[in-house]
Order: sequence, then structure tokens, then C-alpha cells
Amino acid sequence: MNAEPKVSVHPDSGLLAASVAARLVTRLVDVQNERGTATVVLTGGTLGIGALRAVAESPARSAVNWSAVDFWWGDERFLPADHSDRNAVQARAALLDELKISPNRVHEFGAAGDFENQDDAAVDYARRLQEAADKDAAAEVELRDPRLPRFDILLLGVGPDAHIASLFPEMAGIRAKGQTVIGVTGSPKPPPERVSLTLEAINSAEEIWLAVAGQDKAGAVGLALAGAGPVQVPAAGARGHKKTLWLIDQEAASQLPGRLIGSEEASEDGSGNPER
Ligand SMILES: O=C1O[C@H](COP(=O)(O)O)[C@@H](O)[C@H](O)[C@H]1O
Repeated sequence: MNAEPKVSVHPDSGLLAASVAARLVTRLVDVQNERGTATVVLTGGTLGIGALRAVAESPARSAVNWSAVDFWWGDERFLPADHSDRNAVQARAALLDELKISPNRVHEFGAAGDFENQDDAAVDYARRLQEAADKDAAAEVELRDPRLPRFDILLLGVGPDAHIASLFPEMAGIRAKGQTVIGVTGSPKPPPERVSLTLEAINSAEEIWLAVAGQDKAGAVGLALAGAGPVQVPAAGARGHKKTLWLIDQEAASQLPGRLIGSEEASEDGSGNPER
């Protein structure tokens, strides 16, 4: 049974990015204390990359042993390897290059030019995930899904249409079953060709954090948290095993059902007296 969503509202997108960064550093330190290494699944998008920039700017980042963090991605735009619209290119520029992470720990999706099409890149990523899962299993790491390594933290952005990763409303990807990775064609957001984890794969994560800012996302956030179905509102379907945390700014919170505002604080201190 995966975790019900909790919500934490921040005054603006800058403070939100800083808060996601601080949480990420803290959680990575805690996970490394528990099991030596940690695995994070990155997202693209405004907040996803903004949070990585905020980690780069934070002095606290040196508390993490970055040589023992594995980075995967929730989705990628199927473009040439050095294209500036690739989520991995943006993540490298925002943080990974500065941390000098070993390429062995940075698990990017295959690029156009290296693979004939997005479906081949999806098959390749699923194979690499399976290999990582087999290594975890051999090291007796507890897995939620035998096809996937342990994902300690999985970050998601949310589009104005409520898409997560490259799973768009009413499209085949959000309905995919029995696969961990899919090729996407006809994405309504450019570029049209993409590669994405499926909802099944996303929901294997221990913790899912959805980081969302801006008035244009308020409708998507409101619907997702009001209990819409995932086919119409993909963000509604994201549920981590231990935690599903919505980290949002005031603007994105403007259509949130009132009972959910500050639900993280309310549930954690037991006061029932949420903060804003
Ligand atoms: O295309 C994508 O969009 C989403 C959300 O992006 P945003 O700029 O609206 O925040 C992102 O999460 C996803 O990884 C990306 O490929």
C-alpha cells in the first residue's frame, strides 16, 4: 500500500527550490547513513533543474558523499546527446558537472544518434535498470520491484496539463502496463519523441516528491490532489511506498482543497494545525 499524498506549501518558487534542495541533501545523508549508497531519480523542468541549481549553491551539499549516489532520470527528450533541451544536459550544467560525479553513477537515457528511435532507447534503459536491480538484489538491497533498482528518492515536475515524466493525459504511456520504460511519440509538449519511466516504475520509489510552482499549474495540482484518475490527470497516480510529498508554492496551491494545505506538518507533528 503506497503512501497518501502530503503537501507542503512555500511562499514562492525560489524558496521552494531551496527547500527541495535542502530536503534532498538531508535525505541523501540519511539514506547513506542507513545503507552506504543512495539512488535518486531526477526530473527535468523548471523546478527540477532549479532545485539542482539550489543544491549546487548550498554549502550543506558537502555533507553528501556524492561519489556514492546513483542518478537515474524519470524521462528524457529523445534528442542528440549534447542537445540543450535534454534533461540530462540541463542537470549536468546545473549540478552534476560541478560535483564531478563519476560517469558510472550517471545513468542517462540513450540519445538520438546513438539509438535509431525512442523505443530502442527505452529497451536499453529498461535493460540497464534490470542490471542495476540484479546488482542490488545480489547485495541484498530490499527491492519493491525485481525489474528496478531501489529508488530512494524520485523527483517529479508536473506540467500545466498534469503530466509527470513524459506520461501525458489520455495517451498510451499513462496506460502502459507490464513495462518499466516506454518510448513516447506525439508528445503534446515538444519535442514529440521522448523516453519515460512508466507509472508502475515511478511508483516503485520509496519516496516521490512532486515539486511544482506557478499559477499555470494550480488547476493540475488541485485536480491531482482532489483524487482525479491518473489517465486524465497523470500526477494523481504518483504514490511512493513510504512517502508522496507535494512541494509547491503559493501560486500552485491556489486551487488546493483547503483540508490538504500544510498536511505534511499536520500529520508529522500531530497537532492538526497546519501552517502555510
Ligand atoms: O517536459 C517535461 O516537463 C515536465 C514539467 O516541466 P515544467 O517546466 O513545466 O516544470 C518535467 O517534469 C519533465 O521531466 C520534462 O521532460
